[in-house]
Amino acid sequence: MRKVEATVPLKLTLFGEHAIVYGEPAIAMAISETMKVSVMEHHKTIISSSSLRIENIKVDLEDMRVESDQISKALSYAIEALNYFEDRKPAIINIESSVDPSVGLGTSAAVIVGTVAAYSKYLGYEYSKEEIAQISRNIEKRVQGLGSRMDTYTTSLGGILYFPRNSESVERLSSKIDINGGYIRRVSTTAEILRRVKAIKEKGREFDEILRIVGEIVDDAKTYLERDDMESVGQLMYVNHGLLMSLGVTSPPLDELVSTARNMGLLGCKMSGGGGGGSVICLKSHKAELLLESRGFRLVNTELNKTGVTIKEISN
Ligand SMILES: Nc1ncnc2c1ncn2[C@@H]1O[C@H](COP(=O)(O)OP(=O)(O)O)[C@@H](O)[C@H]1O
Ligand SMILES: C[C@@](O)(CCOP(=O)(O)O)CC(=O)O
Ligand SMILES: [Mg+2]
Repeated sequence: MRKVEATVPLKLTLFGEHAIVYGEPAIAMAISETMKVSVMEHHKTIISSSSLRIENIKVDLEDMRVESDQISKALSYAIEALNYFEDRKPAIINIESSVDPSVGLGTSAAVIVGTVAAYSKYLGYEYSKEEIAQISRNIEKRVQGLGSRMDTYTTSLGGILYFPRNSESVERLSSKIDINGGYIRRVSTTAEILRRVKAIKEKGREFDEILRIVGEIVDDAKTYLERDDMESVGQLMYVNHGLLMSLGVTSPPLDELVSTARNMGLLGCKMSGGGGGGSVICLKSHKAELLLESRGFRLVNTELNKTGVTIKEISN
């Protein structure tokens, strides 16, 4: 019985979320919190997922058939990844995630990257990580209608990555940055938040100026990260969070935590990812860890992952 398993790192957005969608630069980091996608030989195609939550369901008790318009939406990233392949073969696709879906950690990208990586190997292809990143980026953009290459490239390639403005290239950074990070659940998905930002941006030019300033912060942060000047990195994290707040993509619990961190003299904290709740990252310290826990944030393993997606064939 052939089985292929892909392990995909999740990600933190150090700087530039949302701005990158409009051509500005960004910096992201793959972490040791991972998602596993396995593909196993079967006579028909079944997708199973450990951490998805579905509301408003209707169950036909005679044959226990579940009906919910949310199921196809929730599985849309995995389904679109399978549909990329024209020569599909039936299989069980199992998705295991150690974190909740939709919390700013790049689970949408990881589902696609993991499914493309494992299913392509199952079909006999040998894709490079760059090819997996490129295929996955196009799939995520197709599912969401909006979005950048940041999450799919970071979860495919691993490391700390700088995404230059108005470009499709990516540059590896070396830095000793150390992070405490955690998340609280949120109600909106990143796709919904992206649509809201786009609608507001189209109403007035103020947002263009804010996004441009975020781009300048990202470039300054790149210099400070490479110099390991964490005091300056931390200051820019607070400024980036303030600009995200002005875009309306943060939430009161995130803003309260970040402002409390600043008042406590922590070096730096900011929202990470799509926002609306979800993840916050702080430069590592015992106080940062205690503050995140005190506010009910679920801590994640933010140790740097340098390898990106890994694939193994398990034939039993
Ligand atoms: N374990 C999972 N199994 C299947 N799909 C998942 C899983 N985790 C996330 N997803 C998909 O990704 C979507 C969340 O994407 P998004 O809002 O961008 O969150 P994130 O910030 O984690 O990337 C979910 O609504 C679901 O469609
Ligand atoms: C808001 C954005 O910059 C990052 C989204 O991160 P996440 O899906 O919430 O983990 C969108 C994008 O870059 O595609
Ligand atoms: Mg996402």
